[in-house]
Formats: sequence, C-alpha cells, structure tokens
Amino acid sequence: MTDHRLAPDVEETAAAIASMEIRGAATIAAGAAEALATQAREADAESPEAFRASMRAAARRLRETRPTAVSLPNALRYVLRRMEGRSVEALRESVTDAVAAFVAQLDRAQEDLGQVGANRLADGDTVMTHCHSTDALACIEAAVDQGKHIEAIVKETRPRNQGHITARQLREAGVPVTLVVDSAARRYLNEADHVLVGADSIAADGGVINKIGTSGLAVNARERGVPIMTAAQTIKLHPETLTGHTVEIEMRAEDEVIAPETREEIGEIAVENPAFDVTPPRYMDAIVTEHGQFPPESIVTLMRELFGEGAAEPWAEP
Ligand SMILES: O=C(COP(=O)(O)O)[C@H](O)[C@H](O)COP(=O)(O)O
Repeated sequence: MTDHRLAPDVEETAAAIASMEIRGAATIAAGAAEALATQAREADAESPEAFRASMRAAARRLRETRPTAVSLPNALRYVLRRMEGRSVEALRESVTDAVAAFVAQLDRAQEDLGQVGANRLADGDTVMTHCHSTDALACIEAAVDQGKHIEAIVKETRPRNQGHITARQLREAGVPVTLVVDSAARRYLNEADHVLVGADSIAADGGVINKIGTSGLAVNARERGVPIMTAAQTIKLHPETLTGHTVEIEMRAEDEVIAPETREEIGEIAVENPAFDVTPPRYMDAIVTEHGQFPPESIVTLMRELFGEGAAEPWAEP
C-alpha cells in the first residue's frame, strides 16, 4: 500500500455506511473510528507526513458517506486531533489508542445515559419509539434491568422499516411489542406514557435532528400530552451550529420510496425522500445525555463546554 492508498476496510466501511448496512449515528461513529484504526495499522507510509496525509484521506472518504449524523465528523475529529508523534510508529500508536478510547467512551456514554433515561420511565409504562436508536434502546433496557415492566409501541418507520430492528431488539430484552404503521402513531399515543427517540444531531438551539417523522410525532405527542424525550450521547452535539450553520438533511434515493416498476405504472410524478427532519426545541421535553438530562434550550451550555474549540476539519488538505 502506498502513502495515500486507502485500506480496503476504509472503502468497505464507507460503502456500508452509504448503503446503510452500518447505520444509526452511534454505530456509524464507531464504524468510522474503527476504519481509521485499520488505516493506521495498514498504512505503509515512509514518512510521518505521508502517514498523516493517508489518515486525512481515509477520514475524507468516510466523511463524504452521509451528511446528517454529526457523530461521524465528531468521531473523525476526535481521532485525528489525538494523532501525534515524530515517527510513523508513534503516529500509528496514537491513532489506534485514540480509536480504542473513543469506542470505550461511546459504550460508557450509552450505558450512563441509559440510566438517566430509565429513571424517567416508571414501572408499567408504555413507550412509543420511532426508527432504531441504540441510545433510546439503552434507556428501555436499563429500565428493564431496574426491574420495571415496560411495553413498547414501535413505529414501523417507512421507508426503511428500522422499526423492525427495534421490535426485534426489544423482544430480545423481554419487552412486549406492538408494531404499528407510521400513520397510526397519533391513535396509539392514547396508550403511550412516553415517546422516546434518538438523534443524529442536536443543534445549538436545542433542535433535534432525527429520522423523518420525528417532528410530526413530537407535535402529536404534545397535543396528546405525552412527554417526548430524545436519548443522545454528546457525540451527537453539532459544533458547527454554534456558529449559525444549519444541519444538512440527507436526501436519499427515490427507489427507497417506490419501486421503479410501480412508479412506471403511475406515470410522471416527482418523488422525494428526505431521511431526517428537525424537531423544534419547544416540542421536546428533555434531551437525555451521559451528563444527565437537559431541557433542549439549555443544551447549548453543554455544547460550548464540550465542543467550544470549534468545528475544524483536521482531514482537510493542508
Ligand atoms: O435516525 C436514526 C437512524 O437513521 P438511519 O437509519 O437513517 O441511520 C436514529 O434515531 C439515530 O441515528 C440515533 O441512533 P443511535 O442512538 O443508534 O445513535
């Protein structure tokens, strides 16, 4: 492998993130960090500068896969900022150490926020979920571990049906599950004590960017008086929004919505497939993180504390 060549694992991970074989913000972050560790191990760079350049190239390839989950650039930033040393060996070690620390931190954060989220759930509660979020599931699983009986109403989550993954995982945790189509959500809010979702990004104003449909669910939950929380470890805080940038919403392929043959039969129509939406802070009751729970409007203080150094792009060509 020459200096700038990407390790096959980087290409494979990038393709898997783009195709959503690796999906969900936390899982994407872990996958990208681990691909950087492979790049570090396999780079046969002859000089420290060549090694650094190959790591930046790998990070750029991973960065371009999906635009919305900020956990991805935050993961790349975490690792590249800790890359240090005067020799290739020292640099290599600093990267693999940083990746190990990052992944351990992700796991710990999810466990810690799970406890916080679980404390909001009472024995006998029914929770409505949307999409598949490992942070959200950590809250339900922790509540079950605390001995609480929890039931779930799981939204299917068109077009990719991530609700099926949630349903399976909750069943495995011993939680009785009722699966509903997305448009049945308002009806079943009558039976829910909480709505619990994850996040791909949290903006400085407390806006929650999550799977498309979250904002409509939040508005309906407010109308029905059902509290809604988002479980999001701090790797989901979006540093660029501190300086007024907005979060890019990924538009995905039209054939996720309608099969080409069916579309052909219908005739000339436009199809749009935004993958995420923004829930304004006023419709969200709490953001649950590994540092405790926050009203959405106050999340900016945590963001400044943890990401105040800005959103530099250490993967850019110097
Ligand atoms: O919206 C999604 C996944 O969207 P997609 O399926 O398009 O990636 C999840 O709610 C968040 O990523 C949080 O997940 P986690 O809590 O696991 O980070």
